[in-house]
Amino acid sequence: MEVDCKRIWGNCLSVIKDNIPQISYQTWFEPIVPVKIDKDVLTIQVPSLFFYEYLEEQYIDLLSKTLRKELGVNAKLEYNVVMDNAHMANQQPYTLNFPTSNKADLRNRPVSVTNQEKPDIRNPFVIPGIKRLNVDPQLNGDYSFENFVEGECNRLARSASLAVAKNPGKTAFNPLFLYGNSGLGKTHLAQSIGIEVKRNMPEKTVLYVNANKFQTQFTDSVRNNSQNDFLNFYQMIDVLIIDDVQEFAGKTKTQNTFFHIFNHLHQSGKQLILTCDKAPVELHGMEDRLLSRFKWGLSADLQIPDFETRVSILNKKIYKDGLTVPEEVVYYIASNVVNNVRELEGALISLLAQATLNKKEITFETAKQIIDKLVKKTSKELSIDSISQTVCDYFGLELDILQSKTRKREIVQARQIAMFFSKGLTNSSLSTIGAKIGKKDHATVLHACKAINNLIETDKDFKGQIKEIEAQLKS
Ligand SMILES: Nc1ncnc2c1ncn2[C@@H]1O[C@H](COP(=O)(O)OP(=O)(O)OP(=O)(O)O)[C@@H](O)[C@H]1O
Repeated sequence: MEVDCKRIWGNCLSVIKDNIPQISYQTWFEPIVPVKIDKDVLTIQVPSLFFYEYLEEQYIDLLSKTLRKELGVNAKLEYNVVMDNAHMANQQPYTLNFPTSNKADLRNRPVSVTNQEKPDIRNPFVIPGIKRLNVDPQLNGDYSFENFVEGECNRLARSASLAVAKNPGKTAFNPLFLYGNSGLGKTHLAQSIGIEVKRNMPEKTVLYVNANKFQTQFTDSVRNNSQNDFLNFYQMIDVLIIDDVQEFAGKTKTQNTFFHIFNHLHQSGKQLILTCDKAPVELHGMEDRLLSRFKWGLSADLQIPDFETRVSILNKKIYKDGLTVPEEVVYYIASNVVNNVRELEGALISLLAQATLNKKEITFETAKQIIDKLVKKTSKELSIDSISQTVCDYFGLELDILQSKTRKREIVQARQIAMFFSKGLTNSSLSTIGAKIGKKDHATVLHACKAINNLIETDKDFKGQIKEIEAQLKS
């Protein structure tokens, strides 16, 4: 029987080898072990669930044809998936029912997962010398929930993050997609989840990784022919945090790999947390199947904090660092550095640094000088408000009219133009722009941008007006 299955699989392989590139053959077929043959059913053993998914997606037609040639029209294929012991420590071997692919010729291909000894997986985060895989979660202890100040700007994102941290993989927020402009606390919040999970459930494998690092590891694994290690590693994470997923844009192979990791983790009830500088709907260069998965759970945005929240953030930092800063100085910073929490913290740090260097007390006057210099650099940046004002001035409209519910054509168009320029000339997200211009949602802003682009292409006079407004904005 064993000889039979080896012979039959050997025959299949010789056909497969002639039909695919050598590197694909080595990667995807050489690691397969034929296990048994039972009438029309051939069982093969594959090293991971990803492997199985990949074969199903890429090679099912070829597998189907070759197997039918050997076993006749009723040929069926069964997969045994080998998992490592560390991962399976608390689980029973089980059989999974995967949805069969549309292209499937070989119906009802059961997949069984077998618990077998397997060497430790090589990856950059494993602490060496420990038998059970011990993954360094790459968390920064400062980014805890305790150090994160709650405000109107982050309420939904924070409470969803707390819910996820209490019950990773068990809430509807999977994936949890945190998005917003730079420096508004996405990384901090995502890391808070990891820290909380590790604190309450130390046995869980948590990993924070930046999308760029993921991409580099993936490329390295392709170069070193260790893709399986890479995949096995990521597929055993319980809580996976990927920061800045917009970095995957345009990187098809990385997206493809991440897609399989995502599917595997999601199907296994593991938690995914993604951060991004845009809402899923605004992400370009990303495969639709991945984008649709990003929307499966909850997308929550982080907005610019209001004055009170900015003051609380500064006070928290001052208290944590054991400093004393006069209240009026705190208020001055909070009133002048408004768009970015990182810049807010940066302003405080440079104030303290200058005071220490000059051996001077922090007074309102010294603070004002330093902050004014810092703010000057950014004051020329356009804001949604200044854009709205310029557009209204151009058309001779009152600024308030943009907020009204009127459907008058010229007002609707002025609103759309303000949205169009805000999208192009500021870093604000679509939802922030919508909220500020007429209390609209991100879809309305997206529609506005499309409408204006269409008009620019089709209407010469309109294009001229847009050019004039643009010149005024940039002057
Ligand atoms: N609500 C908050 N409470 C306390 N600190 C905050 C808050 N929001 C942001 N911060 C701090 O601001 C800094 C920038 O935050 P973070 O790095 O999380 O931003 P980000 O949105 O991930 O930015 P980027 O997209 O540029 O990576 C960090 O030091 C973080 O601790």
